[in-house]
Amino acid sequence: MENQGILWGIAPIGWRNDDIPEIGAENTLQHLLSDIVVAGFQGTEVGGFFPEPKVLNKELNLRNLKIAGKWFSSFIIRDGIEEAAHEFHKHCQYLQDVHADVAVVSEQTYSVQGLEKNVFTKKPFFTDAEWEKLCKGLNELGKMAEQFGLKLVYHHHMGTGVQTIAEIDRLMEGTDPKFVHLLYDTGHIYVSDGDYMTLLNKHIDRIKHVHFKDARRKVLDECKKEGRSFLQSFLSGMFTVPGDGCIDFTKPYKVLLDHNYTGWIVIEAEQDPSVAHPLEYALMTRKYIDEKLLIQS
Ligand SMILES: O=C1C[C@@H](O)[C@H](O)[C@@H](O)C1=O
Ligand SMILES: [Co+2]
Repeated sequence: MENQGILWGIAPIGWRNDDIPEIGAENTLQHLLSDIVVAGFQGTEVGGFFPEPKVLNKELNLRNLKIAGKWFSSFIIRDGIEEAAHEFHKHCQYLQDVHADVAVVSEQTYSVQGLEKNVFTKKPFFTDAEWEKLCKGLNELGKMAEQFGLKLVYHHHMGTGVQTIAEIDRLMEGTDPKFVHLLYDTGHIYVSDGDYMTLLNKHIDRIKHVHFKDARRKVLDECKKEGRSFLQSFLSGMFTVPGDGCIDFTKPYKVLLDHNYTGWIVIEAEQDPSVAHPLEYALMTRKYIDEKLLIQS
């Protein structure tokens, strides 16, 4: 039985990927949205190739789909708070126009996410002064998001300065809980720290958005051994949809239910769409959700 407070979405990243725009370029917006309906999800996040709000809203309304949010790469440390706020204002306006709930923010200063560098050993680390600037800036952006009726949810991410549990702890301690919330991404924390429950249990009260991403242990070990970049790693199949990898989603889902989590759980699994058929994987994970998770609700 579906839990009424939880909305289930699936991200466009299985069809097209903003980090490598060439892959899946044949998948149009209409194709993606119709696949999402076929697979039984209620919405999605905005991909880089999505059109202006008026065009997008029409396609969404035709299919009774909603937008959860959209990724924002912040450069608070590199460019300063004022410049970041200027960019974020435009982002919030777009999100308000498409009736979204959250603004997904990830600080990309010094990030190796899109570079050809070993993502397992070459992540950046911020200095004390940089942490201070980042936290102050996020509080400002979070206040702005509130004014647009949105929640700023911070996305911890492989290859960035906010990747490990210790770094997420520091970010949570340094920011105002009224304005800065947390996005819990199972795949990123598992690949980073080898564990996905500690983060959830520790910061459940700050978590306002969830990405359910699975990982293939064997491929992950191989990527680490080979020293692959983030992009090479996901192209080799490090990530997959829930039900197909090594994460047991019944555990985080139970914690979310026990804490009366309300909001989105977005399935998100970047893979090469020419290898992993996006609709096939969306249907596979839908079956897993129905048979292993919703049974708990
Ligand atoms: O939420 C996400 C958005 C993507 O752009 C990112 O690279 C991916 O790994 C992710 O988790
Ligand atoms: Co994510």
